[in-house]
Amino acid sequence: MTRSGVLVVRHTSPEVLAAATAGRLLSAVADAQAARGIAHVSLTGGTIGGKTLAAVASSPARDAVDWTRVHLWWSDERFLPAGDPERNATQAADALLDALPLDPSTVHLPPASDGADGDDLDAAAARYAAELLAFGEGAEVPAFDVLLLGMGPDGHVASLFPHHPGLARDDSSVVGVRESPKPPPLRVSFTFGAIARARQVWLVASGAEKAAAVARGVAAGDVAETPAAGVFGTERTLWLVDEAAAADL
Ligand SMILES: O=C(O)[C@H](O)[C@@H](O)[C@H](O)[C@H](O)COP(=O)(O)O
Repeated sequence: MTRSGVLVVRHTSPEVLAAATAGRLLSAVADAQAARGIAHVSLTGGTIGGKTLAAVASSPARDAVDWTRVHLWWSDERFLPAGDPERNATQAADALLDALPLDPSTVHLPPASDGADGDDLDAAAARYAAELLAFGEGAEVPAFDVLLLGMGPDGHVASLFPHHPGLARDDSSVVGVRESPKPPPLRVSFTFGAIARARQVWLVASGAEKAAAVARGVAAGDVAETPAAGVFGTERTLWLVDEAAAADL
């Protein structure tokens, strides 16, 4: 795996981290649109991911972006019925998306457990992989301009958990994950291969309980132990952390 342009940026508090990440995201999307007309952004679930989206919602700079030309994806999703409050997409809608003038055809919601494939997790994962392929311009997935990732205290990113069978899968861009250690147990997740297509990968981590995993991830240690150690963008990889999460660096 190539390590390209890895940088750690520390912020003084979770609030500053969320606000700065929101500002950075708006600039990166505006830059992508200036260069290529459209932007592909992959969102994340989790606490700091949600705070970042809320900070985008309240930023005056949010109008710097043409939201009708932003493709939104999710690197992982909880396999629950559409609209379930535990779904990452539902939380993103509440925090930000409902307030934006989005074109529904560019909001690529991950499959829900009451969708076209019913509760067939593997079919749902394959459906999302097919949608990514359709926008990949010859590759399996789009070259995401920004792919945001929260990280668990165990070092998981998306729904790629330490020592979990989903980690080793490289036969598809999206996998169905069973027996997730973090509830709910069923999820769909990008694989490492899908994440590696992103131009920029941003890992966002807040709080002392993340400090040990941040240190292992930044050191690019054992990926099976710390999945966050194995994600890189083709152009840039940013670790965006608050002081508490940076404590072991
Ligand atoms: O579905 C999920 O649970 C998330 O996608 C997951 O990967 C999350 O981003 C991390 O667990 C960090 O979450 P916190 O910021 O809440 O710790």
